[in-house]
Amino acid sequence: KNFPPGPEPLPVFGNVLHVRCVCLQCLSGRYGKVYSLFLGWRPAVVIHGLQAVREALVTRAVDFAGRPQGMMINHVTENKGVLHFPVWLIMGNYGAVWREHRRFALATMKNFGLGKRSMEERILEETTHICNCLEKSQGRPVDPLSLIHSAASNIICSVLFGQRYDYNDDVLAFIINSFKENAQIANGAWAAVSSLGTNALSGRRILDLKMHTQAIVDIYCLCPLSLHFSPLSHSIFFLSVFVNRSFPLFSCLCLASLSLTPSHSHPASLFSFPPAQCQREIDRVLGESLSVSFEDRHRMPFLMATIHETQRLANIAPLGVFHATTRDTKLMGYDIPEGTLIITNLTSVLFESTSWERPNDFYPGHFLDEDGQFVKPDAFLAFSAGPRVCLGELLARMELFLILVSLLRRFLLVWPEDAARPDLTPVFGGIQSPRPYRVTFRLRAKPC
Ligand code: HEM
Repeated sequence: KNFPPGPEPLPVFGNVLHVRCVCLQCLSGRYGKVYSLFLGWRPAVVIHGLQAVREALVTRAVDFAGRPQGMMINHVTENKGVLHFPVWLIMGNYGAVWREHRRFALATMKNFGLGKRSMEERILEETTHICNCLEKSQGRPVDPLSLIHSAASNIICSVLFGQRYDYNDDVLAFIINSFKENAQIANGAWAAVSSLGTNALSGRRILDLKMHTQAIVDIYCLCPLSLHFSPLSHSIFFLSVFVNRSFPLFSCLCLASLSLTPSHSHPASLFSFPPAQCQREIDRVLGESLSVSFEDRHRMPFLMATIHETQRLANIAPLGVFHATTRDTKLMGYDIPEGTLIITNLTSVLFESTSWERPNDFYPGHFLDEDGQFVKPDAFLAFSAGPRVCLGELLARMELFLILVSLLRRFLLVWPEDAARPDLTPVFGGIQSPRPYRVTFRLRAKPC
């Protein structure tokens, strides 16, 4: 009674074919800002636009802070085993156990140096390796995706194990490939169908997933450095969560380098933004100083605006992570029972025409006030909001800033003449990433 309206579901599959941003957008046009879908047998409510999403995540925060149970991830881990801790953190239902895990995770991240100079130093050290590697490319076009992915994973390895790996090292390649495969499984058809509750389909891939994770943990149990961390579960947690979560981060960095590469074949919206403006700001603020610090962001409003605009357009977590209601509640006048699966359509907020002057353009001005100072509009929900807001936000923001400043300070990014026109259509998935591309990193005339 008084449940949000929605399209007619198909038998067994429900409305699962509608779960694509474009379809969700159309359905919102027909049914409004809050409507219902059936994912198989499971009723779900989709929330569109800033007003409705904020009412759910911020005003009625606790009511909407649950996670749906019985999804693929619960099946993979059977709520035990090595993934128990990270799974509890991300997929655990709202309550005392989740709160305890989240507190522990935040405290551990602090102990590992997050928010302190030591974390900055690790990020900057890795950035030196990225720059050296790009210098060796000597102006030949390179695929930045794998490089950035290795670097983001390496930062976590250096936190966990006190050592980084060469970009050609088999261990690093193994970690990255395993998590890439895991992400593919999690984003793939099996996960969608499994989430419907029809767990009968191939258990084989899931077994692979478990074995991969176990193998990674085994490798690190053998690594004497990992013994420095007690209990070992800290390392396992951070390996599983951080490396997995570096996917969105690396997607964003790749898209940033793509957006910052001028080319005569770029679409007009990108071309209208001069990347040289970022470089002028960086040069002015840093001058002759040897390195950059996260504090410098306060003096680089244009670069900060550029990073945020990249994140907005990159829209790497288009539907966030699914939530669930923790008790019977209301939203925009509708009644929503306890345990209902909630899909927060973050795309609809990041591209809403009432919140953004030029929603479909790359326009850093969205994050600048009349005096050119950096401002963050309420509609910037790339990390979501409320009690389940992204736990890695600070780390992600530090990495984005420090790596981008270091790259732009040293290199001009040039779109290869023989390359096709940039394709900004993302590869759709739970986490969206840019299509593979190549860029030439040319040393600037006067590198600092
Ligand atoms: C640009 C990079 C990133 C973006 C855009 C991003 C975005 C998000 C989003 C949208 C959510 C869902 C929040 C919700 O349920 O409402 C989330 C959750 C989460 N993120 Fe991130 N994330 C990023 C990087 C990271 C990194 C580097 C970490 C590593 C620590 C991380 C750890 C987590 C965790 C643990 C959660 C679950 C929090 C909970 O359920 O309590 N994220 N993230």
